Amino acid sequence: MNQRSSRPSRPQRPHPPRRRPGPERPPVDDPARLAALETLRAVRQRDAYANLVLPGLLRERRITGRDAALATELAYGAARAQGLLDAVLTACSDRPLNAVDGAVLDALRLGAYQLLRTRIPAHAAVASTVDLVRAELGSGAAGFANAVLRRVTAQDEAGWVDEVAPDEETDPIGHLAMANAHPRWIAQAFAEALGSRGEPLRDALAADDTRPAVHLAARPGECSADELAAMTGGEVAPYSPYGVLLEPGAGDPGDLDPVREKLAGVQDEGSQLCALALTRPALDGPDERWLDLCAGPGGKAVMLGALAQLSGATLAAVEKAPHRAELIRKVVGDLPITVHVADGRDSGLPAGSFDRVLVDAPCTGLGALRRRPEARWRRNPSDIAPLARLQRELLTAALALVRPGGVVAYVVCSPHLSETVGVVADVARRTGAERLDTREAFPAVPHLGDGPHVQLWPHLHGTDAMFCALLRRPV
Ligand SMILES: C[S@@+](CC[C@H](N)C(=O)[O-])C[C@H]1O[C@@H](n2cnc3c(N)ncnc32)[C@H](O)[C@@H]1O
Repeated sequence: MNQRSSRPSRPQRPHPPRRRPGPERPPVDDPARLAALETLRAVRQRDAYANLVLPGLLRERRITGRDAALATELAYGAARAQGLLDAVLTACSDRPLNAVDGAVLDALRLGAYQLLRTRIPAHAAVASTVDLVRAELGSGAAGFANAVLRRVTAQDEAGWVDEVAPDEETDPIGHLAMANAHPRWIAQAFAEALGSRGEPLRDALAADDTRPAVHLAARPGECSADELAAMTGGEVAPYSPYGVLLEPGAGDPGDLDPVREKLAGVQDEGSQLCALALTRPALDGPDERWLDLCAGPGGKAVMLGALAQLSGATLAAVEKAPHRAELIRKVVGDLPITVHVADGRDSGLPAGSFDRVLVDAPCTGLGALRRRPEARWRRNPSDIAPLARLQRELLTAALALVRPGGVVAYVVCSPHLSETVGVVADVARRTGAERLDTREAFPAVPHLGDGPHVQLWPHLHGTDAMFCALLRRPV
């Protein structure tokens, strides 16, 4: 990283402690930025999820319309871009960021995001951020924030990437990771799954660095995708027969009538396709008993339950966490679904008693980083091994629960090879399960590679990076 030649002058004393707003510092009248700032603070202080905190703040404070859109853009954008913003702020600050008061750092991230990734004029981005700092923390902290942010205004995002990112020639993955605000190890995992460090990786990281459309799934038998699109003003999805896409920022989808009336649910199109894939392979013999072994909070279970109802089958839904099992119960309504609170590895359900089994296993979620703004900075490589072990155990259990000739779908929302092909290859070898050509269960979906498994991608399919492998238990 290059060092800049001149920097804000070093303060004479340590950073001032936090102070409450006094009469001389009236609270600022900037509800959007204040809500974004408080969201970033909750993410940093309490490990909160930005996409749970912010909607609550907007509701509570009745922030709507343009202010709500601005708050959302700033909070989610700054949380998503944190690594890039911190690299730039480090280059603009006279002290390491871990020596900066956390509340000031939140504001600096908010300010830097506006400067680098929005069209907000630089003077407005700096002044509004400095006002927030002054109102809460006083003039010493405001002076520091002002000096740092003025340094950030020296160049645009591309200029800063050139300065703070690893060299493109010697470390292309590190460079792309920084340019697209991903930790390097995640960019490396994407590169390995794509078999590329070039354009496909650039496209994948860039697509993963944007806000996704909201995807809805019409409940089979209740409502068609065309009807749902007409009711919501959305667009029929390209691949799922039940999918509808809404513009990013189209408001809280939970408020939509069809969602409230359980005619539809919020579900990524890739997730819909993976649930449907379980139902596609032909079976010899009965096809009446289906199982979802990791079912909470119930997105795929509802889709499978509705399809089971149409075909005269039933669905057992197993979930280990009682509160997540409760979420399934809330959404199943009168569908033929029985919920079991149990560990899928030892569920107590009879061996060989199901015709189709879905294992939508717990995973790192590296395939859904677009939807969870801060998640990429929270995960770390040591998360992988214990999850891969659990995934292997759950898939092995599923292959014991399905009858000979029955089908298992192994699904994770991650492209990490240790969670995807690594798990499937290992379990197939140990159990003798047959790997089916999963691409056949994704009709009309392009760019599915050489198979036999399916890896979806945001840049190729507009979906989360879901992985699906279909296996058949030998007769
Ligand atoms: C990826 S989520 C499933 C998402 C769900 N299929 C849907 O579409 O809404 C994985 C789920 O597995 C549950 N889980 C974790 N360990 C489990 C285990 N040993 N047995 C069963 N469920 C487990 C988690 O609590 C979580 O709800």
